Formats: sequence, C-alpha cells, structure tokens
Amino acid sequence: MAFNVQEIRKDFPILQREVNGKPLVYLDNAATAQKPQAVIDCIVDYYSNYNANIHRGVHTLSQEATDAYEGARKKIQEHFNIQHSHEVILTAGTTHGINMIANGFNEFLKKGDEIIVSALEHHSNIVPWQMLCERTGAELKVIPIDEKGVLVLSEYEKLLSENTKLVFVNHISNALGTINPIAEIIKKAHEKDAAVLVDGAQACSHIKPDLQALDVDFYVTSAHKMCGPTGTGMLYGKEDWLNKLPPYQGGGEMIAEVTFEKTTYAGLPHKFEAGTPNIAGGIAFGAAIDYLNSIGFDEIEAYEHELLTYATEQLTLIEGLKIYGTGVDKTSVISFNIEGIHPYDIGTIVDKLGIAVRTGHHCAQPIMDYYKIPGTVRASFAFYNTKEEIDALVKAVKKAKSMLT
Ligand SMILES: Cc1ncc(COP(=O)(O)O)c(CN[C@@H]2CONC2=O)c1O
Repeated sequence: MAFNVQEIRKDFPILQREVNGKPLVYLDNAATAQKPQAVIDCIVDYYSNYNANIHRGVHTLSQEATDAYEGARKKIQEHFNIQHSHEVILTAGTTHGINMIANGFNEFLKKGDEIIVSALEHHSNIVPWQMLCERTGAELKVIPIDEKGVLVLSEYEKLLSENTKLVFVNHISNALGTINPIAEIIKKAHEKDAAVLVDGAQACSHIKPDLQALDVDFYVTSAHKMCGPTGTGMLYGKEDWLNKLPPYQGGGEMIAEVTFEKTTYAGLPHKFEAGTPNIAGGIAFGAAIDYLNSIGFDEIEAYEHELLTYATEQLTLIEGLKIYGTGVDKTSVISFNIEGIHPYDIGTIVDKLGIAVRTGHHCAQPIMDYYKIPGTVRASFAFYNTKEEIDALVKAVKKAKSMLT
C-alpha cells in the first residue's frame, strides 16, 4: 500500500479529538506515540476473551495467553533480528531494562574501572550508571557534544582505555533528535573489550535496528514509543552476557527450584522475568510491531524526514528562533527557543490552540546545561503527522511570540 497519511490517521482514534475547541495537533511523539486501533483492540481482546496468568497453567485460557505472550516475544526477536528468542527480556520499559543491567554489573566492576556515557543521554541512562559507580567505585566518563548537538567521537576515542568496561549511549537523542553513529561506537568499544548498552527508546519508532548486525551487547526500548502500550518494553542481551549476570528480582517465574537451603534460578529469559508480567502489554507490543511493519520503516523514515525538513524550514523563518540539534543525522525532533521567551510560556500558549508539544529539560539536563538554557520547546513528529499540522504549529508559535514580546 502506498504511504497515505490521511488513511493512516484513520487508524488512530485520538487524532479525531479536539483540545480547547481546536483539532488536536499532537507533536509530543518523543514522549509517547499514539496508539492505533489494532493495538487498542488487542488489549481489549485479551481481557475480553483469554485473560489468564501465563506459563505453568494447565487450563486452556492459560495456554492461549501463554502462546500469545511468547508469540509476541518471537515477533520482537524477528523484528530486531535477534538470534535467540531467549535473548529477548520483556521489561516494564527502557528505564527498567537499563536498571536491570546496571544492577547486574555490581559484581563485575571495581575501583579503577571506567564507564563511558554520552552527554546526550536521558536521565534514565545516566543515573543508574552513577548509582553503579557509587556502589562499585568505578569512574564515570562523558563523551562531550559540539554546538550542533553531535557527539565528539575524537574525544570518545581518547576516553577509551583498557580500564573501560562499559559504554552507554542512546541511539537517538530524545532532546535534540541527533542520531548517533552507534555501529562505530560499538566497534571501538569492542576493540577495548568493553560491553555496550544502547538506549533505543527514541529510535525504534523511526528506524528498524538490526541488532545482530550492530553486534551490540545490550539494547533497550519501550513499547509506548512504538505505538504500543505503556509499562512494557524490551531488553536485548547477548546470551553470553545474560547468562553471566545475576537475576534482577527474586520471585515466582524466575526460579528452577526453591528450598530453604538453596534456590536455583530459571534459565533465559525467565531468570529476568520475576512475577506476573504485563501480559496484555507484552501481547500488544507484538501488535504494535505488526502495525509499524505493515506501514514499513522505509516509508516511515522517508515521510518523517520530509516532515523534519519542512518543519525546520518553516520554523527558522521565525525571527529570533534558534534550533538546538542541527547535525546532519537527525530524526524528526525539533528543539527550539525564541529569544527572550521562556519555553514554558510558548508551550502553554500553543496548547490553548490545540497543539501538544513538550517544554522543559526533557530528562536531559546536561544538554540544557551545555547550551546554558533552562529548557526548550520540543516538537516531535511521527508518521501520522502532516504538513498542515506543522503549519498550525508555526502559526501558533508566531502568535505566542507576538503575545509574549
Ligand atoms: C532516550 C530515552 N531514554 C530513556 C527513556 C525512558 O523511557 P521510559 O520512560 O519508557 O522508561 C526515554 C523516555 N522519553 C521521555 C519520556 O517523556 N519525554 C521523553 O523524551 C528516552 O527518550
């Protein structure tokens, strides 16, 4: 099917909404993507027709629920070109997955070891590693960015040493839209025998990463960024690493045998899946992947690039407007400010006109510190947005500017 945004928009009930008496213009997709009817129906179907707890059940409903949940795991495996389905850990989301790995490395790090993160990271990919360094005595090093919001790879190479044990970098910056050269970052880390975790939260709705080709050690993402439900996501880990790391949480599901003398743990993936999971969420994660693939990531990437180019052109026509994150490799996120106006004031006014953008530091305060700004207005576009919606944004920003200056 040729890419037809008007046809696609019909799949998203929420896009018919009005906000403050105006048509909703939803441009906060970097925070969470909207949900197509197919994903909504999947959740309703589970709770209506085969709700049951999974694994170990002898009754039909439990078997149906288990088949659907493990079927979703297979879909995730195939989508990301992962070698084994047991290398797919279903999580509560990106933050959960990152903490799972940070916890696991308690036993692997010692004083003198070094962890490298980038200056582009979301707090979810900074704080867990700071906590790990506090626990182990390891030292955190930071890859700097330049004025364009692009990582300075020459500095990264200087930071790498035989003391480097772990490297953490996001695939795409949620604050600026910068796409990082993760294949190169991974290759250089592996030359020093360092493991790499990539935070893919902002990437997986825009591109389809091939995790075997990337040779990444860990990759995390959230379903809600991929038109799936909140509270579910994926941690990929090479099986050698996942077998080395201790379980994250103790409980049901993650055990092989429990005695008061000793407990043995389940194998992968269940070692990392204690307790009753978000069953509906996991199944609907699979439905979201099916939906995105039915449109096609080549089409999504091409169309979103069109939106980014158009929005950049139109916004930069506004006098006094500055865009942060001007690298060549960017996805459809535009962070901007208008001289002399606080981003929060712009966000508040455009909301009155039905336009949803995000303002603030976007859980990336180090980036705001680098630019010496309190925050930005962030407009983030998805494949179901339109050029007409960009025109509405530009008109609203101009109105806000005229009201505030
Ligand atoms: C790059 C990145 N990493 C981690 C996270 C955390 O994901 P979860 O909240 O699903 O665990 C986010 C969330 N993005 C935030 C959420 O709201 N606005 C944003 O930009 C993110 O963009």
